Amino acid sequence: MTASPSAVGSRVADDHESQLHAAIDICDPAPLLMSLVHVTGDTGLLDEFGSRLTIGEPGNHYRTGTRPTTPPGQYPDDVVADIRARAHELLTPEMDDRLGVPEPELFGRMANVATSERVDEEFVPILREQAGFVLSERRVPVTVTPPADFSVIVIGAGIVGINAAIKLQDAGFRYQVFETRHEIGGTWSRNTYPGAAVDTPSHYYSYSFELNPDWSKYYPSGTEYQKYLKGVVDTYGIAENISLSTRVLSAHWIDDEHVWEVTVESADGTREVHRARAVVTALGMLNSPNIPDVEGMDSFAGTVVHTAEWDENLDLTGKRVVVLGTGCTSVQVVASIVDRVKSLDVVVRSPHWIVPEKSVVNDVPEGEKWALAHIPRYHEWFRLRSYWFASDNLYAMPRIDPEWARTHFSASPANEMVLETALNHLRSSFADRPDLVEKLTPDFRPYSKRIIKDPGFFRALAREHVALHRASFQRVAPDGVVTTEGEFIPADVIILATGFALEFTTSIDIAGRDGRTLAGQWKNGNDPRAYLGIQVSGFPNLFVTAGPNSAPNHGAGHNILSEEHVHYIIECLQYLVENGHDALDVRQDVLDEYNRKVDEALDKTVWVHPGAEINGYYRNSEGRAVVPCPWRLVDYWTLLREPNPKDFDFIDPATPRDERNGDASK
Ligand SMILES: Cc1cc2nc3c(=O)[nH]c(=O)nc-3n(C[C@H](O)[C@H](O)[C@H](O)COP(=O)(O)OP(=O)(O)OC[C@H]3O[C@@H](n4cnc5c(N)ncnc54)[C@H](O)[C@@H]3O)c2cc1C
Repeated sequence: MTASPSAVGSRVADDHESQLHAAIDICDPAPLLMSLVHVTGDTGLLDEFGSRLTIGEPGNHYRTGTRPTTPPGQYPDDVVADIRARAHELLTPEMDDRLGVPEPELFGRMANVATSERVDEEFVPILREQAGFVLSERRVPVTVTPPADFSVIVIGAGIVGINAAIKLQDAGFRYQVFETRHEIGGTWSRNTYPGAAVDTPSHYYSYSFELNPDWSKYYPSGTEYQKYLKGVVDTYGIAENISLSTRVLSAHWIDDEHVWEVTVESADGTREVHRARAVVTALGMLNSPNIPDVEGMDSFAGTVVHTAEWDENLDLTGKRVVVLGTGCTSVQVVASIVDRVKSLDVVVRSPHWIVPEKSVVNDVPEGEKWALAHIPRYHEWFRLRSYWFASDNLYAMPRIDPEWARTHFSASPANEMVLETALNHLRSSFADRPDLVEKLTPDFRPYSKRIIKDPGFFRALAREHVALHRASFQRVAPDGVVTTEGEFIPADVIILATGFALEFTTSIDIAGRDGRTLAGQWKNGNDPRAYLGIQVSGFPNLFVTAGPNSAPNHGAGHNILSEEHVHYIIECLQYLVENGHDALDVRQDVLDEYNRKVDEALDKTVWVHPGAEINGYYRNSEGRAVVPCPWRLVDYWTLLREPNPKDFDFIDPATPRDERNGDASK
């Protein structure tokens, strides 16, 4: 028997009602309180509940090194109970957002209560955007539609390239994306090793303009992340502007025509030359797997695989596996494969600091997902908190307090807190294994290398069939590995979790004005320098995303870089079309002065001090930190709101634009 439509309707309503109340019982009380304000429009709730909270100084405990008794932003139990009771009373399945996007002043007040910390006015614009309340605000006046001959080529279809495509499309620019792989996703298409997962919470590490309430975990798998990116490409209908399996070989600036000539090669070897007014490189910096040159590797009778080139048919069940490497990837692989292998030997030259983080492996409860999807503005406030507690509050972490550092191993009180947390995790995980504690204790300050959140690595190392070797590979034999400590480890499979060789765009032959090459300018990528991490003198209309000194290494994630870089590029391009210029070229003195300030600011961080590996993730062969951005996130974001015309030389058309016929795109 089938139910009548009205019976089905009332069952759906009942389900909705019960899901709402189940969600209220478990969801995060702070965003829930904000949703109550949105749904009722009653800002008096802020005073009522705010007066029962202690609104702290942001990041104060990190600066002073005083460990908080409760996690930052956690409400007292009685306040939580009252918020839930009020939500049960006030929220209904038909709830709506009466308040809309709060004006800056109200937004600031709400943010204070939502975080239980003082959120200064300067943070309000970035929070409104990054939490997903508003789209990034166009600053350069938009009165001119980009002309047809002003086209843009984007190289790479990872997080940044996809973002660039969406925003170029929105702004009305003609564009084409070239991606060398057979699919979009970049990092998340390439890294499919067991355990590959995001290590920035994804309710934040995702586009602010495309929130996803369905993440299955707070730190989802790479596969789930890749699915999200594919969904975004579909939602924005940009797939037809992305040429897959097409590698960009070169980009040359044609000085008398003010265009870039870009040579691409398809998988079948066919080459084409395209022309565009501007080029955006969206290559990330982690494309070249770092394969160590070890004697005898070719003689190995088993399988050698790098994590970035994983073979999905490789079955590790019952195998003797050796993992080389110690970073985030190694930790994820080891935790993921430990149950299925016969033996697991982890060879670690220099262990990282590893901190516990329960939610790394936790599923997002159904009630939380429901709240994210259905309770008005819950998601935005949830995201705001996710960003807030992992962004500029952590600015002190890698910074050296000279007085403190004179008498301590750590760099500052904040740095000491990470050290203590990591040491406690290490010692409590191996209370009866002093050998492991010793081998796993790093000899550099926290933050000199990336801090790792433990997905079960320490638990895996304590298993009987697992051994840790503080060593490296001396040579590989047909049936195993000899370590630098002279130990022989029999093996069927060698997993190289050895990361990537840092690469700043120099894999492509890029030539600017007067034939100067980017590789030459940047000493083959070893010493890259760019204005705002994006523009290089002599390379007009070339925008290098995720360029030198732009990575948010003290907090947040690559997504903020993606959005602020793309925003800035669109503003630059719009400035050109508004003012009838063909191109802009950053002045050398401006670039030099910017980099002087970058180096000065970085000199006060652990990234350029002994301990941060030379030629590693942070430092080049001369010891200069080339990856991290030295500024607070809010300052860098603010710098990237719009171009300052004084910073550039402009290149004007020989013939006024309206007299030109032409399509410069091909
Ligand atoms: C295992 C792993 C985990 C990570 N986890 C996090 C995390 O949790 N949080 C975080 O913030 N960051 C993380 N990162 C860093 C990550 O790389 C960035 O977050 C982000 O995905 C980079 O995006 P992108 O678009 O800049 O570059 P990518 O994703 O690297 O995309 C670049 C694209 O350019 C393409 N390409 C390269 N050369 C050419 C060419 N010549 N022609 C055409 N196409 C080309 C590549 O094929 C690739 O698809 C992680 C990195 C790795 C390796």
